Amino acid sequence: MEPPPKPSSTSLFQVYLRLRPPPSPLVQLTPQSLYPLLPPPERYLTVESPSQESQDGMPTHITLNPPNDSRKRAVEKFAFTKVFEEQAEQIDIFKGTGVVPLIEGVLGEGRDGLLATLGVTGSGKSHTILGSKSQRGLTQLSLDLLYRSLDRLTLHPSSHPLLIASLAATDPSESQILSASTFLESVYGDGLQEPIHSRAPTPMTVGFPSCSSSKSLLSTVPKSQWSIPTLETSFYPKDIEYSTIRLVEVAPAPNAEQTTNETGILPSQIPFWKSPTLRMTRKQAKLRFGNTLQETSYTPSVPRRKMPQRPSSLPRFPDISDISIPTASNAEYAIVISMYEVYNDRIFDLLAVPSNQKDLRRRHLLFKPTEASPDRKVVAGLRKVVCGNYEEALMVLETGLTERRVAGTGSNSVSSRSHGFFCVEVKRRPRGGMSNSWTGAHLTIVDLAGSERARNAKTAGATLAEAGKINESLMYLGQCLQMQSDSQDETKPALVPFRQCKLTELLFSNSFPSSSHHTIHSTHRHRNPQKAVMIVTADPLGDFNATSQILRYSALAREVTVPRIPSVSSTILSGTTGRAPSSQASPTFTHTDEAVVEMAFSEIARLNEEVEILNVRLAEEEGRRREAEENWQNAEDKAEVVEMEVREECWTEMERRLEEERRRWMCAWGEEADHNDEHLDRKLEILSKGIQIHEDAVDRNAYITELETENEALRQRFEALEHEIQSRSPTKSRQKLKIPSLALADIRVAAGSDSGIEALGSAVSKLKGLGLTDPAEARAPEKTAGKTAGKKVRKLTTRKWDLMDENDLDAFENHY
Ligand SMILES: Nc1ncnc2c1ncn2[C@@H]1O[C@H](COP(=O)(O)OP(=O)(O)OP(=O)(O)O)[C@@H](O)[C@H]1O
Repeated sequence: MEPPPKPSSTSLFQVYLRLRPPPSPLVQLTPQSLYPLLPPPERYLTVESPSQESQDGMPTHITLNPPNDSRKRAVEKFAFTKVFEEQAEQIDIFKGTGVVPLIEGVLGEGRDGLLATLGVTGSGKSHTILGSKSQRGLTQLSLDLLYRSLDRLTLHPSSHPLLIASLAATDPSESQILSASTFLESVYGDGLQEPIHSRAPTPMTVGFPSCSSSKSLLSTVPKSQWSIPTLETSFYPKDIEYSTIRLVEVAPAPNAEQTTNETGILPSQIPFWKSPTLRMTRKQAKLRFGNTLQETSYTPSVPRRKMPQRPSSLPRFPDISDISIPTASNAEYAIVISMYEVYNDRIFDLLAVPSNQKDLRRRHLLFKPTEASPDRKVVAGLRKVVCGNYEEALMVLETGLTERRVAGTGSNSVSSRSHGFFCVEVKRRPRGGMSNSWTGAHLTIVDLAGSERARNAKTAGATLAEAGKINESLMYLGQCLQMQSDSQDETKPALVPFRQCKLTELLFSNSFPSSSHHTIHSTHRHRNPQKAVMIVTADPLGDFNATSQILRYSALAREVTVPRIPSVSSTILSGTTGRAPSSQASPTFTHTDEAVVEMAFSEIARLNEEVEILNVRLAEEEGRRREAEENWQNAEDKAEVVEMEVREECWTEMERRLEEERRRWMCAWGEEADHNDEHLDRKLEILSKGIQIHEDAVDRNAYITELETENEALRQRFEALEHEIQSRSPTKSRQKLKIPSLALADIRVAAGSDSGIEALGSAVSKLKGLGLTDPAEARAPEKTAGKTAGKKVRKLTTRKWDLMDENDLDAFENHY
């Protein structure tokens, strides 16, 4: 196979391959360490011996041998600018890849540089770019080299008060520029600083006091609550007093550090910024550390968001003090740092740390040309931090990294779920000048999220959706890289479909400024096309399919050897080219055939990936459907039971009410009947009384009249008798006269009273008993009694009984 093509002016990337060493069984659990009887993993990747032409005697080619399964797949050979084998250290990568020339371009030519890592999840991208606890990554090394090279030419905002304003005046990206001290103060500080309102806040979190202004913190935090193990000052320059504080629980669980997680990685192996233990809510912090967090004595030191605990020490290795880049001494520089992530195809600011609870919502930013930058798209509205020295830049980097999204998957316990962008703008102006004539270039370092197969990563729900977006954006990136590598003709501009997603737009739009921009803004300064280095990471013992897919579209050149038994690719090839594949030989195809096969492979791989994701989604959906059906069934059963219960309850209630009503009605009916009876009785009584009265009234009057008449007759008779007696013996007649007067009085009283008739009867009897005959004698006592009746006495005509004989009169008297 031919050596890899030399990078041309139209090349997007120099592509390096770094192979990841196998995980140490002491550090990471593998299936083999768990199950020793399992066969050792097959190494499907072979590094070819370096060719004569290779630079530095480094290998440039690898061969991918498909595993011995039922499928017959092609053996593929890939070419890269260089291949770094497992034993390569961080410093080898830094020195051996084109990172140093990239920084030279940024400092010298004002050419933008792009450094990115690409690979399957867990293959070591973040390790390469950001390092680990003991080793610095390419980002830290690049920053170190930048600051070392610029040395005293770097302007610090504290010694140049107008620096921020001057940079802000010329910044084209509508960003908010602040000094590192202000930024760090706002994040870790005492809150006395004016709150910084960002246009793109990230979720608010709560954490521990771990601030750069550690002096105040040291004096205020109760030692019983926090321990401050190390003040790592030796690492930092003397003039800047940095102290890092590690806040730990007073009594940590023994060996807590050494407890392996789900994927078998020891926490000590996880870089501090990825450590999940760093994340703690305010509530949890309060529970763990008590109310002292709120004490007024050190309230200002409590940060307003969840912050990572600062590492007790930052790695110092590898040392690059032997490398330096010459810089123009007649210029002065300002280094401006910004960080953002592309998550689900949207851009989010990683330095927009929210200052209060209201800012929990993340707002995404736009990648667009602005008024001040019509020829160049920029991420508008970012927060940018001016860092006067390396330590400040590191602090800002760490702060931004804690905001980045990571999640545990089946493939990597701390897997990046977004594409992270770390931008260093090196601004230059003539030395001593107070003008705003800043020029410069950008160095962008990108830690791409890893492609992953849903089956291996065992992702689900939101993480699976993230994986879908990650894979999609990486597929577009792959297409761009493939188009670029296919078009090696320098005369023809490559048609790179970089506008398909945010990631490729961010990576390539400034490599291919649009023609409209050229014509409309031709007066603008011509920019050198950016220079880019891509480090592809691969695990030779990892997932074959995912790795081969990444290698296919990232390699600078590829050679495919078709196996004897016709494979899918050969079938496609035969269909496309009209040539039947030879079953006897393993031909090496022409460039056109190869391209067709590559495209076919790539498409098949993409479709396979899609099918896999869809299968997982389908399985999830089916699970959800089953669950929903079960829930539905349960709900129906429950509804039935409830319905029965309600029915029974209603029935009982109805019966109770009916009975109650019946009783009430019966009661009312009884009462009504009683009332009616009573009413009837009273009516009858009244009626009977009325009849009696009526009869009485008739009878009594008649009777009284009759009695009066009789009385009159008797009186007359009595007078007659009296008269007769007087004529015989006056003394005796007087005696006799008194008794009839009493009898008459009785008659009158009786006639006036209610008991009337009987009394009258008895009075008449009395009179009869007296044997009165003279009516003249009866009149005298009436007068003596003073009764008005006497006055009304009329002279009655003689009645029949006056003419009666003795017997008839007796009969009359008996009758009454
Ligand atoms: N060259 C290496 N040397 C030692 N350890 C390594 C190396 N590369 C990777 N690792 C280890 O492998 C694990 C996974 O690496 P890392 O997190 O960098 O993968 P990644 O490609 O960034 O994954 P993702 O895309 O999921 O974020 C880490 O524990 C890391 O320390």
